[in-house]
Parts: sequence; C-alpha cells; structure tokens
Amino acid sequence: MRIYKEFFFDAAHFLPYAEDGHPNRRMHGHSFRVVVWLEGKPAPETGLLRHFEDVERELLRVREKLDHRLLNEIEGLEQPTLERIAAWIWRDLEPALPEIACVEIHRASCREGCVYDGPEKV
Ligand SMILES: Nc1nc2c(c(=O)[nH]1)N=C([C@H](O)[C@H](O)COP(=O)(O)OP(=O)(O)OP(=O)(O)O)CN2
Ligand SMILES: [Zn+2]
Repeated sequence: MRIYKEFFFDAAHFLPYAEDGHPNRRMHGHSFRVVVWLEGKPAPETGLLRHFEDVERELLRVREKLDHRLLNEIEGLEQPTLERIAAWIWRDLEPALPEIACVEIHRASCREGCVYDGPEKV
C-alpha cells in the first residue's frame, strides 16, 4: 500500500554544462511540485502506514532547504536537473522516512517532470 504527500517550492538555477549562449546556462527560476510516496503496511493497532503529520514535518524541513534558494549553491545540487533534485530529496528524507518509495518532481510550466524510485538495489 502507498500513501503520498506533496509540497511546492520556487527556486532559481542554471545548468552549468549547457552550451555557451544557451538560455539554460543563464540563471532563471521555476516553480516545482514534489510528490513523496511511502510504501508499507498500516500498523494493525492504528491503521496508519505513517501519520501524515510526521510526513508533513519532514517535507517542510526539506522544503526549507530548497525554497527561494539558488539550487546550484546546495551541496549535491551543483547540476540541478530534475533528475538530481529528485534523488537529492530522496536522500534527504530517507533517514527519517525509511518507507519512502518514490519521489516525483513536476515542473508544470514546462509540462515535464521526473520520477525517482530510489537507488538501484543490487
Ligand atoms: N532531462 C532534463 N532536461 C532538462 C532539464 C532537466 O532537469 N532534466 N532542465 C532543463 C532546464 O531547467 C530548463 O530551464 C527547462 O527549460 P524549458 O523546458 O526550456 O522550459 P522553460 O525554462 O522555457 O520554461 P518556463 O515556462 O519558462 O518555466 C532543460 N532540460
Ligand atoms: Zn531551468
């Protein structure tokens, strides 16, 4: 069974490895929607897989690190593509929310996004 909670943030970035003169190389901003999925079984005594209050607390914590920031300045986000941001959010949340199953990140204005299912298991 899966549950999800989402949050929104706005941030600036640039893509350092875009070609010279390409707009992606200039600093610009986006609005992002992030959906975090948790997977597991509800506890028999509570019926909860994980209380949404716990999830909300962790999402607010990670949002604080991203919102109204220049993403390139954040350690691990020197190449702040959707792919890297999704994996970074996963790593930041995983210690507190070990039931994490998927991080979606959507950039609606560009009609694009990324879905990260976690590090590959060997
Ligand atoms: N696979 C990926 N490709 C690209 C990514 C990415 O994260 N993963 N990111 C970008 C840039 O961030 C780029 O800014 C996206 O731009 P674009 O789709 O051209 O949309 P706009 O910036 O024009 O969108 P707005 O409507 O102005 O927000 C490129 N490729
Ligand atoms: Zn961009």
